[in-house]
Amino acid sequence: MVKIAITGINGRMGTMITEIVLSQPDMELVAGFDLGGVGRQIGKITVSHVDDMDKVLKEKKPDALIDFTIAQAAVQNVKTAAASGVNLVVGTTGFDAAQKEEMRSAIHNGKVAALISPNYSVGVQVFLKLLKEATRNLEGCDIEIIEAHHNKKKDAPSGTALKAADVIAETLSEKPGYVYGREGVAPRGKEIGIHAVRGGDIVGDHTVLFACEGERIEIKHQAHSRMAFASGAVKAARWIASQKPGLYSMEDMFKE
Ligand SMILES: NC(=O)C1=CN([C@@H]2O[C@H](COP(=O)(O)OP(=O)(O)OC[C@H]3O[C@@H](n4cnc5c(N)ncnc54)[C@H](OP(=O)(O)O)[C@@H]3O)[C@@H](O)[C@H]2O)C=CC1
Ligand SMILES: O=C(O)C1=N[C@H](C(=O)O)C[C@H](O)C1
Repeated sequence: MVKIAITGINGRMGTMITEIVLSQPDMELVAGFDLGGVGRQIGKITVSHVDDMDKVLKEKKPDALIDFTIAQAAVQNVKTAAASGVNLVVGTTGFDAAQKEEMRSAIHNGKVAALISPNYSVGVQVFLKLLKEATRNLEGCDIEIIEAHHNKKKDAPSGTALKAADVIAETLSEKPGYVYGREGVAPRGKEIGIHAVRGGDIVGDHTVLFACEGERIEIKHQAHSRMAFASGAVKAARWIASQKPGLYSMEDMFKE
């Protein structure tokens, strides 16, 4: 049995991940944490307040903790889990460079295995590969990234849009800067433009526009359901539970 704990268990993603975990014959939900809904019964567990995480993790000893919260909370959750020797799957987005470094060092010091990805859908992994291929063949074209999400999303631009920009930047022979939105007198340079749209119940759209002389290409991924992310995160938890200590990416998981 793979024993799973979830932080942000009452959230949009936490709720869906819980459903999937409970339906897996080889998985057991052993703990769930959030700020509210404490004491709520889910399957065999009761939701704990995140402040009790250290104590509950030591008692329940999960094989992996899945975190979908907000950046500031996720950093703290990673530190607590890693210090208790619990492996991690982090789906939260919106980290700055210092927060990423804090998580890396906690994972290293705790000698745990962790997968951190802004997007757990299979389609997005293919989308990122297509971006590499397009970038290699379209050097010199202008590149704009447009993402759209629901009106409850807290961070902008999305973690996936930033990952797409990084993949493109690493592939280009000259590393470009990023421009977030455009306004005023702003002539275009070599930069990658990144634009965020927020509205309604859009699950998650990412479009990369390669605008060239006389033609253009758009590469687009659209999620129709959060199930695409949630099922990937549960698969990642099963995978990370048997990995050696270290920080992993979705590419590592799909290599196998
Ligand atoms: N990697 C991927 O594939 C995907 C990533 N995401 C990312 O996942 C994150 C969560 O998204 P979503 O589920 O839509 O957001 P929600 O706001 O629906 O859920 C987040 C949950 O975490 C709770 N929370 C806040 N702080 C803490 C804390 N310190 N400890 C435990 N729980 C806490 C929130 O409580 P409260 O509401 O009371 O604040 C809420 O219940 C976002 O960063 C989003 O960008 C989303 C989809 C896919
Ligand atoms: O907050 C969301 O909903 C999503 N967030 C992730 C991101 O920021 O990239 C992934 C997905 O697009 C949904």
